[in-house]
Amino acid sequence: SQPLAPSPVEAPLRDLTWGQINFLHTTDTHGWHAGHLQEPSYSADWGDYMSFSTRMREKAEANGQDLLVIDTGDRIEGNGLYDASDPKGKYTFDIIKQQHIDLICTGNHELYKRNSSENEYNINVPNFSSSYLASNLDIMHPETGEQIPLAPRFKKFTTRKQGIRITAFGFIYDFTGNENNTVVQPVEDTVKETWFQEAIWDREVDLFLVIGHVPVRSPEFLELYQAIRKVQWDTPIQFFGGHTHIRDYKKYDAKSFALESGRFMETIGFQSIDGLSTSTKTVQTSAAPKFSRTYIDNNMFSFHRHTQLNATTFPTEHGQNVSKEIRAAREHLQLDTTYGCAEQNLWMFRAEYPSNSSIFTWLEQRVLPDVIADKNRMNKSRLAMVNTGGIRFDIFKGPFTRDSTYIVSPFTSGFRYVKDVPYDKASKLLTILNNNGEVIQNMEPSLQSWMLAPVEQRSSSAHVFTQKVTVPPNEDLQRPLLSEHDLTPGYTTKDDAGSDGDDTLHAPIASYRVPNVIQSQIDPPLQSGDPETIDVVYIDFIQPWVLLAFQFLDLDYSIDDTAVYMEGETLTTLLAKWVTANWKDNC
Ligand SMILES: Nc1ccn([C@@H]2O[C@H](COP(=O)(O)O)[C@@H](O)[C@H]2O)c(=O)n1
Repeated sequence: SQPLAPSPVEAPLRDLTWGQINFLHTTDTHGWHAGHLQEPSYSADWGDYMSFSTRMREKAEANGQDLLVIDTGDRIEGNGLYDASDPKGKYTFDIIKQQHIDLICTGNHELYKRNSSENEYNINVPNFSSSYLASNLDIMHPETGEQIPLAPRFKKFTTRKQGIRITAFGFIYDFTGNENNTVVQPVEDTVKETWFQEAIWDREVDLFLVIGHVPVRSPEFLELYQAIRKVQWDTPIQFFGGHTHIRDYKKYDAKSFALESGRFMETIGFQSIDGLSTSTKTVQTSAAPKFSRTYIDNNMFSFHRHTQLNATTFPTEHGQNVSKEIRAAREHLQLDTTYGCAEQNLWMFRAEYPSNSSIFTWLEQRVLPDVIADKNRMNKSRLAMVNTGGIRFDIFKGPFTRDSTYIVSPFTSGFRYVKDVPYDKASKLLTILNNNGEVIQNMEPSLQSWMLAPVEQRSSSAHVFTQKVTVPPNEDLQRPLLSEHDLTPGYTTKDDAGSDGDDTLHAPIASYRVPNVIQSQIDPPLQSGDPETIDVVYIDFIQPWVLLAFQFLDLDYSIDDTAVYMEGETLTTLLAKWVTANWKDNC
């Protein structure tokens, strides 16, 4: 763990169920490879995870079983370790590559920008040359411009210990927000490709593995399940998904399951399968194999317990060296530099919006009114709009560091504006953007307005947010565990296999829905009453939605009517300035 990381709190744990084949799964790590420095439950770093996977493999192999390590993308954007360096990712590629990963694929964040997809092609694909899969993803070759697969489409291999014959694919959901140097082929088209049909018609397969940056309850995974089941009525299929940042497990049928392992290095997904046929042994088709999943909290207490090792016997030299490498990178990037101190926790989902504990209320009422002001438009009223999905994490009471700015707001999006919009129309924009998208998506189906909100509460994963729990937001995450009945707050997952999936028994945490977009109206000092016209200022990610909403209001604005507002500033830079100006004296 990193020197500033809090020690995990002892907690009651559920044991793992091991099988013939076992998997460790990460997804949506978003640069959190140093672990969480303010939350004991998730305080292990990538080096610790390397030791864990090594020890788990040793344990499996000692019993004649196999263990595979999987990562399903979105490794970038969301933490200073990736975002604070110039170029971005200067340190993380080398850190990530030190883990032995058996199967790996791309997420949407690796595709938003040309340079990040080219980094995948030039750095990560060679680093993971025998494990990177890109079943429905092409890239324009950085030098020749030729459209080529980012990595091999699929892979067939036999496991070392059990001799299980596996055919594996690596998908991304039908993402459309990518820069034009990559091409995502919709899954429904990919399943018709000859190479895919030939791969799934192969009878010498004991297990199909579909890894993907794809939610487990998505049309894309359903499509893949149906395509494989159509020709292989009986062969077990295991999916590993991602993207929606939740813990989830879906049962497709008795021989087919899908695991999604959360986000931000909070969760190491564990999956096992027992009772598979192998190259040397055939099992009765009537006997369904046993599938078991556990969501492991990413901390040393869990790691020691599951490996039955201790602080002396657990770490590997390689893992410890990577922890040191992470520490050195954090020091170079000065990620612990404190800009100010928060006097209370500010939550994304754990507090109702609007409320004093909501990070969105804080932004709307405190931050945006202070920071959204272009020197050339100071005397104009403005509506400042930010999508809630652009905010990625809570703020904890205590130091707000350089790292925190990227953790809360990692994106490089700046602000744009349309000037002098009639106020009576501009004041209706927010309702249109927040009305669950009916208006917008009827006008342009690729621009669903829920895309503006955090992925955690997307429709496919909304069941998490219907769990209305009446515990108050926990103000002290680091209190010691007093007894077995005094559980720490954390994940209490319910999925298709029940409510025993989390390795650690936790007290539940409340989750409240948030709007797609928040807004502040900022008037010049001497203005009274509503202005006749107003500048509509918005974070640039939401421009396509704002222009559509204008159309709905019969305002015929196009990109040509928009311009940069506050040249050179992003929400990230503005946040750092606001915290320095307002919270410096709290420390
Ligand atoms: N520049 C950006 C990029 C993304 N977002 C928000 O994040 C969502 C995607 O999140 P995942 O981590 O699950 O891929 C996207 O839909 C936006 O809400 C953003 O605000 N600005």
